[in-house]
Amino acid sequence: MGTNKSIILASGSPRRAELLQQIGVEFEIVPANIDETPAPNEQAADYVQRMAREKASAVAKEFPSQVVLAADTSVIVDGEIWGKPLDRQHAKVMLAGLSGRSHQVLTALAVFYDGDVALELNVTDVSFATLTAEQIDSYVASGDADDKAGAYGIQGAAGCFVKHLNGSYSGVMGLPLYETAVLLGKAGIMLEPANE
Ligand SMILES: Cc1cn([C@H]2C[C@H](O)[C@@H](COP(=O)(O)OP(=O)(O)OP(=O)(O)O)O2)c(=O)[nH]c1=O
Repeated sequence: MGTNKSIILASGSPRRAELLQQIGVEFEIVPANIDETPAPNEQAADYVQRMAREKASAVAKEFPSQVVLAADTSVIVDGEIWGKPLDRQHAKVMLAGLSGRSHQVLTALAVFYDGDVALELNVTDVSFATLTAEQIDSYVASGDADDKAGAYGIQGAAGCFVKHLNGSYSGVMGLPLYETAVLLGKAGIMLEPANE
């Protein structure tokens, strides 16, 4: 697949870049730096959409004539918003909290184009196996939990913690590809079959 125009990915996440590349979109990376603190009593879906919109908006201000895409991923447990772990001890607490039960992963997308903004939200239910303390300790020691919402990356060793998923694998990884194509289509970026 290929596109007719290059966009800006307002993200420092290597996973998002990898996923966008997977569907043949041409892009440049300009990470956004925003305050990611949830507002008091902010609902999870509102929070991730606000974050995605603020990331895209911050970069769109610098590049007003470009199409700018941003995303935000949070893990939701009983309505609580879990972002990235603060440290490795926190990562262990998070994984113990996910063990043997299901949670939701919310990824919001925002695209700024022609002075307009469009949003999409992906909600995926993920069911975790019961994890032993040894599994949690060795996974956290590997460093893979450090920079990921909910302290796990489905695309790495934690893939074997996931018993069942209902929704979008790419959404859990940080960039739901179906919704990305829908949004880019709204912004006039059509995904085309590659002619290589
Ligand atoms: C749940 C889960 C999250 N993640 C990652 C995706 C995101 O990079 C990260 C969630 O943090 P985000 O705050 O959404 O994104 P980010 O800070 O990494 O990047 P940016 O704001 O610049 O776009 O967790 C995985 O890679 N795999 C998973 O299974």
